[in-house]
Amino acid sequence: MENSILQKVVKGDAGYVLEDVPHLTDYIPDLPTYPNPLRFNPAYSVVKQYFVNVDDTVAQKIVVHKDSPRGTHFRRAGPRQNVYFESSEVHACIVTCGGLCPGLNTVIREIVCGLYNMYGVSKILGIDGGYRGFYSKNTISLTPKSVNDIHKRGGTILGTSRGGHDTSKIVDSIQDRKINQVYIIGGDGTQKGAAVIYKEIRRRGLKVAVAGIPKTIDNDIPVIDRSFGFDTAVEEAQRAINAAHVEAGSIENGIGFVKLMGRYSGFIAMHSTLASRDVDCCLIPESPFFLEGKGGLYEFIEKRLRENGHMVIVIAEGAGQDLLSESLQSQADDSGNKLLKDAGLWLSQQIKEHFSSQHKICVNLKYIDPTYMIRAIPGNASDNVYCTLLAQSAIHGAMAGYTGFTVGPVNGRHAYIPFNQINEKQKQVVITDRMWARLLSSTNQPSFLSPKEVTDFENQEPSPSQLSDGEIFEDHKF
Ligand SMILES: Nc1ncnc2c1ncn2[C@@H]1O[C@H](COP(=O)(O)OP(=O)(O)O)[C@@H](O)[C@H]1O
Ligand SMILES: O=P(O)(O)OC[C@H]1O[C@](O)(COP(=O)(O)O)[C@@H](O)[C@@H]1O
Ligand SMILES: [Mg+2]
Repeated sequence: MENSILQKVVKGDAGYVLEDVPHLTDYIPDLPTYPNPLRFNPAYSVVKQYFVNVDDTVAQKIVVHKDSPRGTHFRRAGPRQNVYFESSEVHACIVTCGGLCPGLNTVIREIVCGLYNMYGVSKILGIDGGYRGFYSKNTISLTPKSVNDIHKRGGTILGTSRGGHDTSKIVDSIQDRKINQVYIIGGDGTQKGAAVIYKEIRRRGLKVAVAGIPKTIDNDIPVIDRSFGFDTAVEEAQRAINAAHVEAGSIENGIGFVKLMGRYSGFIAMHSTLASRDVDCCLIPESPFFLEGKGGLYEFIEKRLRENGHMVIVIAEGAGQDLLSESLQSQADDSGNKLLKDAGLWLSQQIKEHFSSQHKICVNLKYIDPTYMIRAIPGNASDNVYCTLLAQSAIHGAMAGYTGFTVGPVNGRHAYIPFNQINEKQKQVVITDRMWARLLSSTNQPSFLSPKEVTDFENQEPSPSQLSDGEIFEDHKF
């Protein structure tokens, strides 16, 4: 994909770089502007300096040295003095794609209510069942009344799907229905889809703003501080971990074994473990481990059972994939995501078999898989507030004529981020970082590194990209 269409890089003094987002005027010259209707809104007109200065940008790296270059910045989100749409002209649509995530309904609600209450927009359509709904289903009319209570429900009232992304059919549908603001809520796959939709809209020269709202329970989207639903997931995982702890503690040599979501990133498992303090061992995709021999998982389980008589293990779904038999066929879902083998079920079975064949300790393992129960609940209070901000930032951006952007907090400030920044990488737990060290010291589990790997790590200079990399979650803020 041509990056020049997706991003505008502006350089300034002292190494300042603005990774700007496209604007409708980049390809439609002489678009008229209108005063922002918020000026006349009784709730907002009393707030001084409500509008964001057009030149405000948000720094990606906030830990700097005296001589550091100023680094990458993103355009600050928020309402502008002037907008590029008249309220009566706006015809918006909302679509949700990919896996479920707590808070989806809150984002839908707040886009509808935000458009209506802040900008007086009343023509808002819901697309039924993800991307394919654009061309294969009827739309759903959305009003503040119809979405009033939906934030209390899990899932998405619009439905979702994987696969079915047909760019020209989707843009035909947008054009035929005269939609001019498209709000796309979804994860990494969805945002890739949003980027190609934006590109096709631009190729056709349409006055249509495309705004992405990043969604993933796994928290693996780069640049932004965290994704919505993650906080809720960590909170809800505590119930499963507590149950595992109670079960394990009530029987001799009890092992409570909990599987949590996290395909390639173990953030839910890591944060749930740190929050709980009842977990003895946390296994994530980023940290390889082995079973047999000195320093292996079996040795650690035996030690912990001898010390405490019970233990709790948390595993992220993508952990230990390399240990599973190659003979197990790996397939892909409709979106092309590789379907992982169920490491949780497999490992729990291996542990049982290992200890029963050893005749040393008779373990009593209880396997808990709460993954879909966690994903299907509504957002918690903190995620609900966050979802409101995401929705409002997206609305302000679209009304101001920005397009081809994803919205999200960068170091606590909401920003407009070009799709390419979100789509080119995935955020992962950095196991040489302090957060993972905190986890190891809290569980006292082995690092599962071989002596050679330990030496390599000790000799490793801290990589500048890691020290300054804003994507490494919030570790450096503490
Ligand atoms: N590279 C891509 N280009 C266009 N559409 C994509 C791409 N990757 C995924 N999609 C579409 O995005 C939607 C959601 O993707 P998926 O990977 O299932 O979930 P998520 O967005 O949560 O990662 C699906 O409809 C899928 O077809
Ligand atoms: O069974 P499904 O619907 O494919 O979802 C399972 C996947 O969805 C996730 O929860 C999140 O994935 P996405 O954010 O890409 O939708 C993964 O952790 C998990 O592997
Ligand atoms: Mg995904």
